[in-house]
Amino acid sequence: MKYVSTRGNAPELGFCDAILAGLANDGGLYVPKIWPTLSDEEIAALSGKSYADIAFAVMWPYVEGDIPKDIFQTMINEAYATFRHDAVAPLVQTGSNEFVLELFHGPTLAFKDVAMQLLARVMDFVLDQRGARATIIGATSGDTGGAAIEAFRGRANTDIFIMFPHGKVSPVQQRQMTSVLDDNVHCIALEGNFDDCQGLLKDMFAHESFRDTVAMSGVNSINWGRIMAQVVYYFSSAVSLGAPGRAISFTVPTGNFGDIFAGFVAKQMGLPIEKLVIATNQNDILARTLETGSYDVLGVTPSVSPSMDIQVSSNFERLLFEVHDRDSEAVVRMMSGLKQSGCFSIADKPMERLRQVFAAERASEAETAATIKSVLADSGYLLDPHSAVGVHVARKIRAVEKDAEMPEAPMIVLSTAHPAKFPAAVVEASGQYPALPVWLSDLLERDERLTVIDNSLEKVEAFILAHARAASDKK
Ligand SMILES: Cc1ncc(COP(=O)(O)O)c(C=O)c1O
Ligand SMILES: N[C@@H](CCOP(=O)(O)O)C(=O)O
Repeated sequence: MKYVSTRGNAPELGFCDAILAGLANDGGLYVPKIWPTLSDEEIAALSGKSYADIAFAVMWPYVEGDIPKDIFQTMINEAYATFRHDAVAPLVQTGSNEFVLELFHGPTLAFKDVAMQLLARVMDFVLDQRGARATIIGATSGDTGGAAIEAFRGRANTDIFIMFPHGKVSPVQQRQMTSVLDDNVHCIALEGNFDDCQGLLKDMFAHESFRDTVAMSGVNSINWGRIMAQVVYYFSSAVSLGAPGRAISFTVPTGNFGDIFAGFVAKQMGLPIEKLVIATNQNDILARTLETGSYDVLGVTPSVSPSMDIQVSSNFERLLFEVHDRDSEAVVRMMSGLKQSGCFSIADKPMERLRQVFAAERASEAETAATIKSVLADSGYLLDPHSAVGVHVARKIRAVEKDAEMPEAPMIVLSTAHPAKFPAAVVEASGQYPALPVWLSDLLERDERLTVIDNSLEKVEAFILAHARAASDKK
């Protein structure tokens, strides 16, 4: 498989190079040159298979030719052996035709582990083969950072630097990053918000001499490897509810648009998905865009679902590329508008395509809390605030569909984090304290290491240059 940039001005790469690059050097995001498809028979044959086997069947077309088959299968087996549930991503019923897909059974209790555990193994393999070292730089609103650090800690070929917004992640999220004291791990508490962290990350990718000196790579969902691994659970869950024989809808708590874009990929690959519902918190740029056709960045308001406190959703660019028939010039125009004036408009035709597949709604802070409370009361099930945003939105959308007498597909809500990651919000909403699992119970007492840095490209780059082994190799 070859990979092309959404901005059309970067070299086509094979799988391993696209993974190591992270972001394309024209500022675009890599996508496969074509979407591989699975026939109905192939999808039906996934039923009853283990998560690891489904993962192999779904991902192999993207990897074939770049990594030997047996090695890729081993990486998958090892990655999902780190999960503490046999099903890896089990489904739990929370209402009539409503299911929650638990994606938080990995080492850091967030859905990010699903992709990160595999990506770290893929990167290690590629770097080993090339006798090379890389510096991974990431931006996090809380969960990506912890999952990336856990997956890359102690690895000989990589140093990892994670920027998180100082004071704006939950205490559990912060300790999951800052209590990892391996020499190759560096946590930067940035004086800014998540969009500032992600903005600096993109600026570093665009700064050629810095990028080359540190052999920069990225593991945010700008990296195709993240999306690819997240496609798998759309298949595993849909098949267990009767796909391809019946269509399934998904609601996805959305921030950077990576998780829901993986659903779009699953649909492109042939999975019968009725609707993909974007669920946002009060930072509702994506819901507004679906309503108005105008992507308009406003300030970020902190919420009880902090990992979704995002305005610039990096993976939306991948979707724009698709709904504009892969017209990279149109993408470049929209992204320049975004950079210059914080907004761009989407023309009627691509907007219509987008609305055929996606719906969107938001949950206020009060609605999120009320959902945590009512789901606990009705089903005895404790949601984290991000997943509660998803359940609230799913119910809102289904009520509208019911009023319009539309046929009802089973609805799967992606549950993206364990409630114990956000105890303050959960206990306030429900009165029930979500305890951390025993193996993490001392987390908040563990020693921390972090460096607070101003929101300054110069200062962050200087810190990374001083600590990255790839940079000192070149001196
Ligand atoms: C718990 C949680 N839910 C939802 C999201 C949103 O996912 P995405 O950024 O892929 O849209 C995130 C962060 O990305 C998260 O950490
Ligand atoms: N919510 C995310 C933000 C970064 O998203 P990513 O999927 O692009 O890595 C987080 O938890 O950091």
